[in-house]
Amino acid sequence: MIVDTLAIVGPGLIGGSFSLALKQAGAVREVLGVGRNPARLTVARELGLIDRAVDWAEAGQADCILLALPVGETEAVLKLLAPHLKAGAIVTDAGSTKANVVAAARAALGARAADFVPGHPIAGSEQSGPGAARADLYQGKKVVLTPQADTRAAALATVRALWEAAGAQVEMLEAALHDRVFAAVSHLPHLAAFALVDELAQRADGDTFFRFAASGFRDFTRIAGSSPEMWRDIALANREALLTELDAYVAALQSLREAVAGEDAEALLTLFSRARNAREHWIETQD
Ligand SMILES: NC(=O)c1ccc[n+]([C@@H]2O[C@H](COP(=O)([O-])OP(=O)(O)OC[C@H]3O[C@@H](n4cnc5c(N)ncnc54)[C@H](O)[C@@H]3O)[C@@H](O)[C@H]2O)c1
Ligand SMILES: O=C(O)C(=O)C[C@]1(C(=O)O)C=C[C@@H](O)C=C1
Repeated sequence: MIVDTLAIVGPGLIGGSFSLALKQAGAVREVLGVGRNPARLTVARELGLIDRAVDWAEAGQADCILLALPVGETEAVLKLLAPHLKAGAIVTDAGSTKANVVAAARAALGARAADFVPGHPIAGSEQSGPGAARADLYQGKKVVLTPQADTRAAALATVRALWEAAGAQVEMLEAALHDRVFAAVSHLPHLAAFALVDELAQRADGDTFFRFAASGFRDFTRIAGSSPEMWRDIALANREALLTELDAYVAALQSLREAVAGEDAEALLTLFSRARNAREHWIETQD
């Protein structure tokens, strides 16, 4: 047993999967759930993601509290929790952006921010809600923690142990670097997929195009099935890094456009070959 009681704020895909994995590993005795949607909390209890739905006061008495809700909600939720936090309680999160979450923890928790361990599991899917939770979601996947200079060592060690019990490999990154990296490899691809699907859907004759779209379109746009609320918050929270990546991608598309317009077969072949090699290398080096 790593912690006796764990409270999950927002037991959906990410929080629910954390709970299932820890229960399966025998790492936690009781899981409490807090949320804004009572019907979803009932589903979370029926699916065994949480043992009981509780209020903020009771959640604050848990040994560890995981925030697993859209990143834009972090500060407001921590402010609701702060007056109830018992001595020694550890707070952590699973948000896809880290600098804004660190700032929110400082603003809402004051000195207790030392008990906050910022985290991000690099695992998920386009599905959301309690019904999408799976005990094996984190098996063999990375989790990035972005501890601050004043993060309590014991809190960091406990959160690391919990993720490892859930099957994940823990890595540390500085929060700003985390946000730059994920702007490029996660946030930009989601925006590109949302943009492509929406652009086609807005056409008067869009149905004709969707009717013939096949596996290439399906693979490229799977992530456009993701939670709009979650991605609105990520785009706003990681605005600066995302703007840099959008500019780089637009420039890359622009040079591809020029190669197509100028019938520059050599440039197209060079770029496609380079990209294919890079992707093959990435796939081979995936652990
Ligand atoms: N989906 C992914 O692939 C993925 C991967 C890694 C990290 N994340 C991050 O994990 C977090 C949760 O994502 P998810 O996919 O589990 O979403 P989800 O929609 O499955 O679950 C989020 C839950 O939070 C609840 N919620 C929303 N606002 C709330 C509030 N103010 N108070 C209490 N509960 C509230 C919702 O009712 C919902 O049940 C997000 O920050 C997301 O960026 C997601
Ligand atoms: O597989 C997916 O559907 C995901 O979107 C997972 C994904 C990703 O971009 O890889 C999405 C957001 C997260 O913060 C972490 C993982």
